[in-house]
Amino acid sequence: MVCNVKILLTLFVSLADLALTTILFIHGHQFDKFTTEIYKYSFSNCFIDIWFLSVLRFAILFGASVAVLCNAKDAVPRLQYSSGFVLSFCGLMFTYLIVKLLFYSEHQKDLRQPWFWGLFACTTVCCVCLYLLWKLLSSVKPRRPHLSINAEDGNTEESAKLLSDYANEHDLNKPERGDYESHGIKKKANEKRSTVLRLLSYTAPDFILLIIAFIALLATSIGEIFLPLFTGKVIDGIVVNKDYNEFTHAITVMALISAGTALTSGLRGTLFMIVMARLNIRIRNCLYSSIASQDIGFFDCTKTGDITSRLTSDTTVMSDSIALNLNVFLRNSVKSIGYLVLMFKLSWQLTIVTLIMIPLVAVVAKVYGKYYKKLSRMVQDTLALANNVAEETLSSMKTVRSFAHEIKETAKYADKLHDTYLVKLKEAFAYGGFVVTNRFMELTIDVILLFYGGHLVLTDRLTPGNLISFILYNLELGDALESLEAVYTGLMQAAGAAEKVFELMDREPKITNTGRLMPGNVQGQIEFKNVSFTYPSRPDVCVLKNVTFKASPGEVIALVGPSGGGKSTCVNLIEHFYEPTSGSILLDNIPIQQYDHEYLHNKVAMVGQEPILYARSIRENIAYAMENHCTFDKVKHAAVLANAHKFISELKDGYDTEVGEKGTQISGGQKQRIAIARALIRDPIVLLLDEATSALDSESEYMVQQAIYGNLQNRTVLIVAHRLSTIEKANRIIVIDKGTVAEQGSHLDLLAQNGLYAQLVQRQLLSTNITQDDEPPELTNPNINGPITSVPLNPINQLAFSPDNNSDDDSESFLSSPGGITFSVGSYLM
Ligand SMILES: Nc1ncnc2c1ncn2[C@@H]1O[C@H](COP(=O)(O)OP(=O)(O)OP(=O)(O)O)[C@@H](O)[C@H]1O
Repeated sequence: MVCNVKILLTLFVSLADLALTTILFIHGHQFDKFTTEIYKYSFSNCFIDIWFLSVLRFAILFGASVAVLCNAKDAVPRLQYSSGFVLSFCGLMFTYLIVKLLFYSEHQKDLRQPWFWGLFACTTVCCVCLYLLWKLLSSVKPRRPHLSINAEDGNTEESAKLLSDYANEHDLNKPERGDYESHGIKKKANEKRSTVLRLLSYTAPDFILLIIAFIALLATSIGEIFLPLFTGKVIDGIVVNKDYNEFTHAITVMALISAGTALTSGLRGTLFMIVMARLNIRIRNCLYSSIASQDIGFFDCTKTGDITSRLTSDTTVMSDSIALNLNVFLRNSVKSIGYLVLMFKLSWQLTIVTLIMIPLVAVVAKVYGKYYKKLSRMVQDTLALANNVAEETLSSMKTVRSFAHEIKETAKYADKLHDTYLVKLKEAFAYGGFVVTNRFMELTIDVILLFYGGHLVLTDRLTPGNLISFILYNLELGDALESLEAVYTGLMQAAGAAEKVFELMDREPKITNTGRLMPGNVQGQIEFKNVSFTYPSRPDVCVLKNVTFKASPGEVIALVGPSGGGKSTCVNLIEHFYEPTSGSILLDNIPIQQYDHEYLHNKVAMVGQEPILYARSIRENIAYAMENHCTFDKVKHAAVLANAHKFISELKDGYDTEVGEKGTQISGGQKQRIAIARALIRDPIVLLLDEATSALDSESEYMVQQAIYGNLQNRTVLIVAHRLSTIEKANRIIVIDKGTVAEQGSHLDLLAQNGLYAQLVQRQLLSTNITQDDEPPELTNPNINGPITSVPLNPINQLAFSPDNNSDDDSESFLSSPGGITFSVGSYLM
């Protein structure tokens, strides 16, 4: 039905076009001469060619309609494919019409003939209609065959199958290729438009500033519009009229206009710069707040380089481009309109000649803008990759140096920059091609203008001053249009950067901290109930499988097990960095999601494996996130508890010592103690220590542990550790292996069970003995699966930490057994 309406409309309009052109042609008394005109054709005087053009339009649309009617499925994609040609054809037809009009005006002195302007207007409108109708026909959807499914026939299923088969066979269930293309283009165009509009909406708070800037802009533009006109008047005053008063008057007006526009353009520039700066700050703040609220999974999957690139270069491109281009667009639009009005007033014929070139310029700008946007996005992407490489290397310079990898890292960076260079090279060539085409078009217009303008002056239809004014206007119009083209490209650049920024800004965090619960009293009972979990960055690997355990208030629980088993993951889940895929984590029998974000993190404190310090003083690091309600005494007390006070006091600046970026100016053990103080200062009810003391020497560790255990009565402590001294003190040990709770119980219970825990301990002892004696140990069954009776319990117990039996070796990763055996703690239970 819709298809028929479109075809009928096309046929009707094309017929109307033919009929109207024929009537106007006959009305112009051309009919009498019809036969003779064909033989004695004169371009400037005969309109038979315009009539033939209407026949051609009719033929094109009629042919297309018939093709769509007969076989829409084949015809429609062809129509879509050739719509560019039709547009070019319409442009050519219009150009031909303009040239014809100019030639006719040369021949016919009196142009006040309604039929002539009617024919001119009708042909112009029909040129536009040709393209629109072509697009209309291109949007026709092929019809499906009429297969009825009639339940009464008793063969519904059969008919349905037939329908489905037919649809599959003829690809009717899938959208047509053209559908995809036009849908994609429309979607992109809409997205582009809405991105720019959304970007503009961020300037709303500066509405008043923008209005004042716009008034200043309007005043500047209007003033500048009149300058070429008065230049022409000065020349006419000097050369044609030779009138002293006339040319001094013109010069005075020009000087006043120039002074006024100088002032207003200064005001305009200042205001737009202010709007630009405010917009930039506004966008950065919005983006930063969105990034800061993202879930930890997002940071696992996104490179820091990409985020900083969005936050720095993309936001700058966005705000600078939009403010600058808004300014340029408004200024040049006002100027272009003003120039065109005055140009028409000076000489309509010359103006029409100028206008013929505008569609050409627009097409070139459109093609170039599209390509340039693609390239600028590629440049930004390749730059982000290079930034990632640089950032990764610079943030781990010690590792790079320890592997003597500087040259290779530099080469890698250069490699990435080379990719950027290649894209920039393409950009440069594209720009070059555009400049050549543009200049060529400008030159052509100039030559035609001078030739035709000279002709008008020589035939007394234009004064020399007006010709000069016109040429100046034409140059100014060229500049204004060029700036408008640049606006388009600039806006596309801003839209490209904005799309990426908005994408990040609009990202909804997978975990939202919407909990509001803030009970006055928390006991600190932690419970894992059938918790299963996969990391968002690796959704196909199940890291925890049905993990269930409970930590009662006041209990110290040690999480042990082979590396990669999932111990730190448990800690991360209690911290609500991620949400379990299934099951729940409860604090005092209430899911942790229900607690207020700030409240939860005050009650549950964590010290990580590699604690991060900020480039601030030690005091500020300890008081992190507590600045408003934290006295120096509290900071000191926390430092004493964490066994950090002594070393801090020995530093020249004490608590005001700057720790450097990520705490690089202090040792690993000192860093850990400051991090422990940072956790203890908030007096948490649950303390999570994820290998938090691994970098401490044995004595420091002992003292920190004393502080923790001595001061955290009735507090729950979950400790991930490899050192036996740490593990052994726990009330309960939970062995996590391959994401499941393999065993749990006290140290001795687990040894007695002779399971994984005992095996891990036994394996360690075995390797220790071999290291010491180079002889097989005295074990009845050295096999790791051997009975627990084969492991002498005594030595293990003797390994339990005691400050007295420690060697003086305070290396962070070694312990000494009573027999002087040294073994790696890092691999102790692995
Ligand atoms: N952010 C992450 N994204 C994806 N996978 C991760 C992430 N963090 C850890 N994993 C994976 O999850 C599994 C468990 O890691 P987890 O850090 O919990 O182990 P662990 O028992 O604490 O090990 P270790 O004793 O070596 O610290 C490992 O296979 C690890 O590769």
